[in-house]
Amino acid sequence: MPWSETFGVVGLGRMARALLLPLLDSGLVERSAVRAAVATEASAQTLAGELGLQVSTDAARAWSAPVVLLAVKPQQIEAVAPAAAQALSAAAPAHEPLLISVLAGVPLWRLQALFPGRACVRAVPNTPALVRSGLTGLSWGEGVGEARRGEVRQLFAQVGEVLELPEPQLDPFLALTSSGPAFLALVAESMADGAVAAGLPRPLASHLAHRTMAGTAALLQGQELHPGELKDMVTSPAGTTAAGLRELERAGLRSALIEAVLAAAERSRQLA
Ligand SMILES: NC(=O)C1=CN([C@@H]2O[C@H](COP(=O)(O)OP(=O)(O)OC[C@H]3O[C@@H](n4cnc5c(N)ncnc54)[C@H](O)[C@@H]3O)[C@@H](O)[C@H]2O)C=CC1
Ligand SMILES: O=C(O)[C@@H]1CCC=N1
Repeated sequence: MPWSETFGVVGLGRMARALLLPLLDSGLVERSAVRAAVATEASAQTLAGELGLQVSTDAARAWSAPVVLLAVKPQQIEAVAPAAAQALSAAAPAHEPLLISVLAGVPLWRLQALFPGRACVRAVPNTPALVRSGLTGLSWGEGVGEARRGEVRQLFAQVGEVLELPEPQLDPFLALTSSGPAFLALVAESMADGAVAAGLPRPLASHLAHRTMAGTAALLQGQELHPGELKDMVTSPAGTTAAGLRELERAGLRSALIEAVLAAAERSRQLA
């Protein structure tokens, strides 16, 4: 059943679009229900044309919706708060107005302080949402009723798996799942570079790198394999994989990835 209320979106950048486009395609959110706000008139016009949505720089219009997805950069949060307050004072508050924030690192206590009068949910999505293979971590703020929780779960379930987590776990969750696609993209790009160096044409190398990643993930998940088991399945005595693994260990790949996830989690905590 489509979303019955207007749906505000404040900040229609890469993450908001990765969430919204599948929701529009699925029919859960109708185009006519969306009230989106962005920073500049030029991007409002471009996005309105591209997506067939009502997009403007008038944030108060977006904030007048009973449910608002907030997807500006964490550093832009202070700038958007006044329009949210104006919208609440201009109209009688809707039944349980709700703010869904996807801002990295910004904790519930800060959302609740900046957006009084709205129940808040902190959501950590990732860009594979665009192809409905996303992961979203959710933590509820004070006063989010069961009916609203059900709607939020349903919304994010359209784009992948939804997990409810204690708020302190959202920073490492974000480091692994939201920053993770960039880390894995670097691995895919580098492996394709290696195949090009070894003589494959670039388009074929890129295609094969992506298929290898997807197939490996499907195998790990489908067979519930420990990654070490999969590695051992592939590695023949005195074979090609052992030769490659030796180079990866020499270069410190494990340590580099551990430190990358730790650094991303720490940065998320700093953005608070
Ligand atoms: N990109 C990703 O993979 C993920 C992003 N996030 C979070 O999502 C949020 C958005 O990130 P991106 O989409 O990557 O950024 P982006 O830069 O692509 O989008 C930001 C959007 O905010 C709008 N904006 C800026 N100031 C505004 C204002 N005063 N009023 C209305 N709109 C305004 C911009 O016009 C733009 O549409 C960030 O807080 C980020 O931490 C969370 C998880 C993953
Ligand atoms: O890099 C960032 O800060 C955002 C949050 C997680 C993914 N992109």
